Parts: sequence; structure tokens; C-alpha cells
Amino acid sequence: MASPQEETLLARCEIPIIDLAHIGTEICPMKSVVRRIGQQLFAALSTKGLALLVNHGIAEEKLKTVYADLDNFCALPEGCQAQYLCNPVNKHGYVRPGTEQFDDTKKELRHSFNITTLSAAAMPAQEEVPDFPSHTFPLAHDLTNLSRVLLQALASVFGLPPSALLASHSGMLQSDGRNPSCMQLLYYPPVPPEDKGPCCHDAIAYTRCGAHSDRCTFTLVAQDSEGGLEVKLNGSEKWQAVGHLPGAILVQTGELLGSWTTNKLPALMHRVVVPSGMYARARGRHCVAFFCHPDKDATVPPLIIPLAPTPPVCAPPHLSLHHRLLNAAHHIQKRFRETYA
Ligand SMILES: O=C(O)CCC(=O)C(=O)O
Ligand SMILES: [Fe+2]
Repeated sequence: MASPQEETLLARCEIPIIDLAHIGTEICPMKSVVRRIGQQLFAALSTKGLALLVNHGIAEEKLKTVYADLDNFCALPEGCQAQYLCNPVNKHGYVRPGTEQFDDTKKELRHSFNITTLSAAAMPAQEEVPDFPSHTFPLAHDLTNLSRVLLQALASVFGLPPSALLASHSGMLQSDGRNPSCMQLLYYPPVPPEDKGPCCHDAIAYTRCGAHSDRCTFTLVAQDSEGGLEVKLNGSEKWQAVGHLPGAILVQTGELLGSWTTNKLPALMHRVVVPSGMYARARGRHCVAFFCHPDKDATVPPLIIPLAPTPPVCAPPHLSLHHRLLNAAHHIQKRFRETYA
């Protein structure tokens, strides 16, 4: 389980919770609800960098099925997994532990299966992971639709027509190479027993995911109850455990939203640490992260940033003025080169 309840941001009521009930559909959302969500999202992302979404309509069962499928994939022989290794061009496929490193000082224990194209031919065969595409593709559609709702909500708060940010993110998971959005299935295996834990000086340094901010507009994160996700809230240098609200989906600010808003909505620094408890270390953790990206050729219309009291903000070190001048595609290519071995 997560670290003791009182130690998490959630238990201290420090994470804004946004209720998406009565939103309507992604094609025809209720204008007044979209406006309210936009205001709540802006307040949450400008002051904290993250929010929890509830009543989003994505059934927990769908996530659990996908977590089980990923377990099955990770249990396949290496030779079989090798057929599905991540394609360097479209980034679709399996990434072995240690291949994508955010922290060079530790070994990162993480399997990921990236879904960037909804083509059954690019997925493990039926005899390897039964029904993998029919379990994952509907979830990818749901997360794309949820992202579209949030893009409309953000457009409303930035004084833009509802379709403005949808237009710059029109290629999400369209499988035509126009847009790098990705649904990433993550499995963090149990910590090897030779890693003695934080109290031992000669411990082998493992972690689950090193500190970073995401290179997208925003990220949606669904996780199991194992815990380990930590964040630095906007303006703070302290790592704090997020905690787990069953059924909720986290939204966290990515680097592009940070740069478009001149850091009024700064990218959230986050990491996933190995748990300290012996039993928790012996269990794996599952997560689905949906990285919502703009189209590669997108230009974002000028945003009217609402006046909101925001605490002083620390930009992540890699967000320089030079970075803000790069277009979306350059930015993403540069960050992939930095993190993929
Ligand atoms: O596992 C998580 O909760 C977050 C993973 C993550 O930050 C990432 O893959 O970018
Ligand atoms: Fe991340």
C-alpha cells in the first residue's frame, strides 16, 4: 500500500479534486460544465501542478484488465518480447527496464508498453497476450476523449473558442504519424532482494522512475494502490507522496503547457520511488499514463491567461527561454534524445 495515509498530499487534502459528472459527451459537452472545469483546472494547475479527476466515466475494470495483460506480456520470453520492441520512429512498442532512464545514478526498474498507433498488427499476437488490442484500444479511446474534454475546458479559460486547442491536438492516436500522443502501460516489478533499502549504505541503487517533467501538453495518470508517485508542488523543492484515490485519474501539467503559458501553469516535476516497507517492495506496481501531445505542426493561438493568485514558480531546469522558442516537434525530439538510451 501507499505510504502511511497522513503522509500523502491526498490525505492532507492538498490535491484539488475535479468532478466531471454531467459533462455530457466529448462531442457535445455542457458549456457551463466545461467552463466550471476550465476554471477549476486552471486554479489547480497554476497553484499545484496537478488535480484528481473523478466521475470521468472510465471503469476501473478496464484498467485492471490492461494491468493483467501487461503482466502477461512481461512474463513472455525475452525473444518473444523482442518482436515488439519500441519502434524508434513512432515510439510504439515495448521498452525494457533500463532503456529509458531519467536518473543516471540509479537503475530504473520499469517495463513500459507504448501505444501510439491503434493497429492490431503492431500489438502482441493473440496466442501471446489474448485480446490485448481489444482491451487496450477502447481505453486509449477513452483517454483520448477525456483529454479532448480537458482541452475544451482549458480553451474556455484561456478565452479561446472551444475548438481551438482541439484543432492543435487533432491527430491524437490517429495512427497517421501527425501527433506523438501515447498511452503508456507501465509495470514496475518487485525490487530485487539484493537492494537492501534506504537505510543501508551499500544498497544497490534502484528506483522506479527518476525525477522528470513530461514533454507533452498534460498527462493523465491512472495507477493501482501501491503508491510511490511523488511530486514537487509548484514553487516547492520538497518531494511529497501523492497517495491513491480509488477510481480517480490524475492530470498533471506537461512542459508544453508550461511554455505556452510562460510558466503560469508550470510543468510538474515527479518521480516514482521504491517503497520502504518489505512487503510493498516485494510487490509490483501498475500504471497507465496518457501523454496528450499537440500535432507536430501545431501552432498554438495566443492564450489570454486569467489573473489568478499564484505562488512563485520554479521552472524545471531544462525549460530555458530558448526552449520556449522551439516548436512542438523540435521540443519532443530533443527530449526523446535526452531520455532514451
Ligand atoms: O508511474 C507513474 O505514476 C508515472 C510514470 C511517469 O511519470 C512517466 O512515465 O512519465
Ligand atoms: Fe512522467
